Amino acid sequence: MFEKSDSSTTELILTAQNIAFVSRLLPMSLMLYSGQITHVIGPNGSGKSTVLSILSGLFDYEGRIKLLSDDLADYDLPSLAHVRSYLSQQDKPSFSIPVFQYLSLAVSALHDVDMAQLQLTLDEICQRLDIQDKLSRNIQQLSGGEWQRVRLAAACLQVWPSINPQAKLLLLDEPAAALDIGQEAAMYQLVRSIAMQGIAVVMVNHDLNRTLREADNVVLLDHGRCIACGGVEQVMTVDRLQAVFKTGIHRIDHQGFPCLVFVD
Ligand SMILES: Nc1ncnc2c1ncn2[C@@H]1O[C@H](COP(=O)(O)OP(=O)(O)OP(=O)(O)O)[C@@H](O)[C@H]1O
Repeated sequence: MFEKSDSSTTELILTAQNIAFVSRLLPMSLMLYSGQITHVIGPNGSGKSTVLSILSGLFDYEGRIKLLSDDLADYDLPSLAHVRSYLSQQDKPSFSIPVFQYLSLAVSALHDVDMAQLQLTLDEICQRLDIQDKLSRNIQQLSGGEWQRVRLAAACLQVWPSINPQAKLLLLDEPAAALDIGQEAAMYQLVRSIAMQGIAVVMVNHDLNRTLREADNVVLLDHGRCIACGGVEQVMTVDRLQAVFKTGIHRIDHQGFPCLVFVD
């Protein structure tokens, strides 16, 4: 379980108790608070995407999840779309539409959207992710990294508080996949910015150095089992990471920041 932060405005968003999925995830529990960024880390096949898909409310699971004051299983799809957005790991869809139309789908379930505010938010997100010049391009004509940024823009738009005041939770499965290092940095800044507006963020991540720097809380999985969860320093000890990832790791300080060096 995670510790609540000191902020008096921190709100409990989600409580998961003994969530599990047959042969993929053993029972584990976690709590998510507004404004906090939780990274889910672990080797390939350890259950990271399974956790995110369970939290999305789109898949069956064992255990109990309370989202705000209601059971996650009691939400219908339109209500879920107001409260959380979910960037899954996926390839391009088979349909063919321009980027601006794809982005408009992200807010299609929202009611009474202020169009002027929507335009401002769209401009800001597109500028941050450098996709302003892609809006009229067909989604089938984007590179892998461009498509990932468009999908990320859609996920953030759906839960951007100024256009969706009910938004609480952003779930991102490997948002850095296919991004170059500059775009990756922009993605982390965007994620921090949305968290600072009160959204609880959960993201699957493979870059342990980014997790060390960017996460407030960490869930470490191995073979479907939650090995540890809590604050970054508490979870990401060198001994534990070496045992789970089965590779040599040194921790050094670089200009005052901790840094993991992989030595095998
Ligand atoms: N659709 C599926 N049907 C059956 N087993 C699955 C399915 N999807 C994943 N699994 C299995 O469930 C386990 C957890 O998979 P999951 O995708 O959650 O892992 P992950 O940690 O996200 O992996 P990666 O880092 O490779 O993306 C793995 O053993 C995987 O083989």
